[in-house]
Amino acid sequence: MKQSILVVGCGNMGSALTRGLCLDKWHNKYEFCLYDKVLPKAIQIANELDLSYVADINEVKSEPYLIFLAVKPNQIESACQSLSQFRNSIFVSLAAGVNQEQLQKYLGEGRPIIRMMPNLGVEVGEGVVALHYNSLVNEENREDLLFVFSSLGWIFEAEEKEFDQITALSGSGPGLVAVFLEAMMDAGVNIGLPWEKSLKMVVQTMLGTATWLKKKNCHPGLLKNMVCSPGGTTIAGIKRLELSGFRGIVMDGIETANRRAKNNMAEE
Ligand SMILES: NC(=O)C1=CN([C@@H]2O[C@H](COP(=O)(O)OP(=O)(O)OC[C@H]3O[C@@H](n4cnc5c(N)ncnc54)[C@H](O)[C@@H]3O)[C@@H](O)[C@H]2O)C=CC1
Ligand SMILES: O=C(O)[C@@H]1CCC=N1
Repeated sequence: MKQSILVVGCGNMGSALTRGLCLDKWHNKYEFCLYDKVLPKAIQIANELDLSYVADINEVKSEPYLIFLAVKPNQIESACQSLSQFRNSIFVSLAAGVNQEQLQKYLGEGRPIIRMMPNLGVEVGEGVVALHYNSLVNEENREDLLFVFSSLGWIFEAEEKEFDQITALSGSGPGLVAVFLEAMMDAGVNIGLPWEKSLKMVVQTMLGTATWLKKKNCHPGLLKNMVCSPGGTTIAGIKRLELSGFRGIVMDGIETANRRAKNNMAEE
């Protein structure tokens, strides 16, 4: 019989993660089972990917190999309580700002727990995924899971104390980048381009820039210098951004997200 993977919470991240894993056909090796307390959400993803779902957690008969906890931080305690019957599963929590100690308290002693901080890129195999294992996840399982998780994008182990920073920079990152892209698209419309064409140009520009930087593995300042002709259009545009404090605003945005990650449970 196939081992199973239970996904608890089929919202934005639970569904992105499931789609990302299925893109690499992990549903051929593992039996996926989806659960959301709002049943239509589980049904929708299950139908889309041809997976199973349960309407009630008690319908899960055999102990899952892996349980993803993809619920909001303020929902995680009650979600954990509803899973107390699974004593041998490996739990993977995606919740921002919820640490290993809290997870152990909610799940009970003796559970192998992985804290994961993914981002939306996992849906297309281009995510950033930080992992922290507690001591009960054994070496064999770690090796197996690295193989599975690597389908999601760039995966790396991180210390727990880094998680709030990772949450702010790469976890929230796609949201901030999307705002920048939308502003670029609006800028195109403002100078006379139709939004569809503007958006296509902007997305491809972002993709090309990110791919260039990744491939060359160099500092973005070097790319910027290559695009800026002396006295040309690019440096004129950059000067205007700098006069408005563009870098400071971006840095402030990430710092604020970092602060929020530290108090995520308290303020929800
Ligand atoms: N959205 C994102 O880009 C990222 C989210 N995360 C983390 O992932 C987690 C989920 O976030 P989202 O998917 O954005 O939230 P969401 O609100 O879209 O999804 C949460 C889902 O969990 C369900 N749910 C709540 N309590 C439940 C329970 N006890 N049993 C079963 N289902 C339950 C809700 O009905 C909802 O569908 C959060 O903890 C968040 O911090 C981490 C990185 C990025
Ligand atoms: O906004 C949030 O709280 C979650 C965590 C990182 C991205 N989304």
